[in-house]
Amino acid sequence: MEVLVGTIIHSTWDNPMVIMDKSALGIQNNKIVFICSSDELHDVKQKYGFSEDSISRFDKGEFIMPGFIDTHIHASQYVNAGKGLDLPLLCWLNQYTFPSEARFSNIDYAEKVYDKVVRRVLMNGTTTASYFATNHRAASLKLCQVIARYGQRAFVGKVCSNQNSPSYYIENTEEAVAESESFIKGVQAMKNDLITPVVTPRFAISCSFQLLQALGKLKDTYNLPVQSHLSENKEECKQVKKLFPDSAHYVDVYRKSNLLGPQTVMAHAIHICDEELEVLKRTETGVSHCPNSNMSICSGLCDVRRLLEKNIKVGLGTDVAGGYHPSMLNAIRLTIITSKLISLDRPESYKYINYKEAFRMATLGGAKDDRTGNFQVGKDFDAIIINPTCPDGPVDIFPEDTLENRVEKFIHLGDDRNIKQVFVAGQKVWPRD
Ligand SMILES: O=c1[nH]c(=O)c2nc[nH]c2[nH]1
Ligand SMILES: [Zn+2]
Repeated sequence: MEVLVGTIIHSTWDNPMVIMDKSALGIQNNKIVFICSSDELHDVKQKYGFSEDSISRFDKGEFIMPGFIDTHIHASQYVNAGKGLDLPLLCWLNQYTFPSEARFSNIDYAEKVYDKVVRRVLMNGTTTASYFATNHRAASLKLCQVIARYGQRAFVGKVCSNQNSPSYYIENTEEAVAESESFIKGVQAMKNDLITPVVTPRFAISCSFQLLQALGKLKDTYNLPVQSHLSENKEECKQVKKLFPDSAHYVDVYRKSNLLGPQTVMAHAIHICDEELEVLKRTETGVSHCPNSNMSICSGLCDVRRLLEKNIKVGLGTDVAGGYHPSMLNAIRLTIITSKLISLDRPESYKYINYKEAFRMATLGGAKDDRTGNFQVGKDFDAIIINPTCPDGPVDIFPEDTLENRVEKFIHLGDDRNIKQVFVAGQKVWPRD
């Protein structure tokens, strides 16, 4: 048993931010076995039979919170993070993204890039990431090996595309399906409980209906999650309408392909009608909100409040490299700003997303299973320890700041310097020993 004593912060579905001062959290076999007030420590000590040696107390002012869950990030595009944001989606893909992803046919190159991105997001407190790799099976498996080396929890997809792609970066249908299946088997052979393969059609434009349907079958055969893009950009939506005239709308293309469901996460979902929203809700399909990307490549502002009011599950994504920032703190901040921008037109009636709600979206909201997202008893211990006042750090705390203010300041001003330790499934994964 390992017991942590100090300030504990997490979300529940009833309360977006629960702040528990002077509390204790017990971890055994990588799982949370109790969470209580430190006044009850004497009783739990007797109940579970642990000694004072098992207890670690955080330094004053520090707090512990669940690790971030990045529900949409292109590991392969990390090379481009922070550059090439001067074009809209379809031109951006052709000009910057496809040429860059094509380089992952070289496995040594892939390993170098993947090492950098996994390291970077881990030091920024991302304990779970849902990664897009590239079309290449071998490099996608290399990404899984790198993730395993760092001990991160991850969902990883070999990307599929068999149409409307450049000749140097395209697969045929059979190849896309066979390579996906082989990738899935390769990940499963790793027997790493923290890494799950994900069926990953790039988006409707770059996949034929035949390929989408084959991937829908693969999802059922292996009972796997699905990730893709949905209604990000108006020109993209127009093209989808042209390419799939028999579908009622964009969501219907994925529905007809058996790609929707409780294990599916669609990124963006900016330009969707009420009928599409209804289908997402009925199928329990989740949405990854990627505000940095939505603004950086001028795709639009996603009205997250509308999705939440429909009871659609919403997590946050950095969407590197359409989004330029690999930190989920940035995704939280831009979620709040996007929502405040939307509220400017109707300040009386629109309830913008506040920092506590955005915090929940970045943690519990993105949890695909019942193993992560908060500190509920029985879940895996995925957590970060925060020191808001680390030396030469980005946050200044004043005597009048309450505990809640300290958390609020970390959310708005903090960065990786404030993230003292990162744990995944009970193991310390950052800093590395
Ligand atoms: O933000 C995005 N990034 C991508 O790589 C991509 N591919 C299709 N649609 C996409 N959107
Ligand atoms: Zn994306």
